Amino acid sequence: MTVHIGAEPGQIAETVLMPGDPLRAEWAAHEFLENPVCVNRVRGMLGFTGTWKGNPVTIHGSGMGMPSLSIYANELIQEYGAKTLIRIGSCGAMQSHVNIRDVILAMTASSISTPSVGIFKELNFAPCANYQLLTAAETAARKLDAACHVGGIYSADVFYDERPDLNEMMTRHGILGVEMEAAELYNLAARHGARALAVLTVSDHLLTHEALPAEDRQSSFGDMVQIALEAAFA
Ligand SMILES: O=P(O)(O)O[C@H]1O[C@H](CO)[C@@H](O)[C@H]1O
Ligand SMILES: O=c1cc[nH]c(=O)[nH]1
Repeated sequence: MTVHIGAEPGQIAETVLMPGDPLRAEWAAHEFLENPVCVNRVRGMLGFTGTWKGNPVTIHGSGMGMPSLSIYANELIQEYGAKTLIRIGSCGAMQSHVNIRDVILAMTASSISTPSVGIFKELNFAPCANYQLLTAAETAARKLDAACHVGGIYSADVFYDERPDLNEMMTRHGILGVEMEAAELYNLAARHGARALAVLTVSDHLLTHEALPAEDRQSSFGDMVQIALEAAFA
């Protein structure tokens, strides 16, 4: 047990899928894993371990925002030995050619700041996905015939942004979508020698203002879960 995860040693797999939403973790575990067992309920941040095609997999919520993800990713990597961490998240589209329900594979994650800023100080570290996971995920997406985009995303610190100029700047520089966790996941993976990727589904559109309801964000993003699992074991 750690401060925030109640799993016993050995109950967390080396491969961990991380949605922000703990109820998405529950949905994905029951939809995709064989024999899912709940291994964490501390603070309602649900985690489940089961197998996928015989491979052990944990699906564990990260909560919203980089400070929350940082707590869980640190404990999963440093205390439980997680080696492959794939975020399965929702995001807002920032380009007109990206549509609702499309999948985005985050090659890089720009940010204003991350919880790692105290370590990097004056350095502008470039958080990026693990190349092997990224290419395997793209192959899996093509196999599924999913509408899939590969490129940079923006990991924001706030959902209710009072600075529309920042989003405009990201759009102008070709950033595909905005979410709130990937940059720190990539930082932590780099620091601890783990593999990381963010596979995202577009839940709303910053240019057209279309948006999916909460229930869809919780439990309808099957393609991204399938893509993440295929990539992890490619
Ligand atoms: O759907 P999840 O994975 O939580 O991801 C996105 O949704 C949340 C905001 O609604 C943030 O966590 C953002 O990154
Ligand atoms: O962080 C997020 C997630 C979905 N949509 C957004 O606009 N931002």
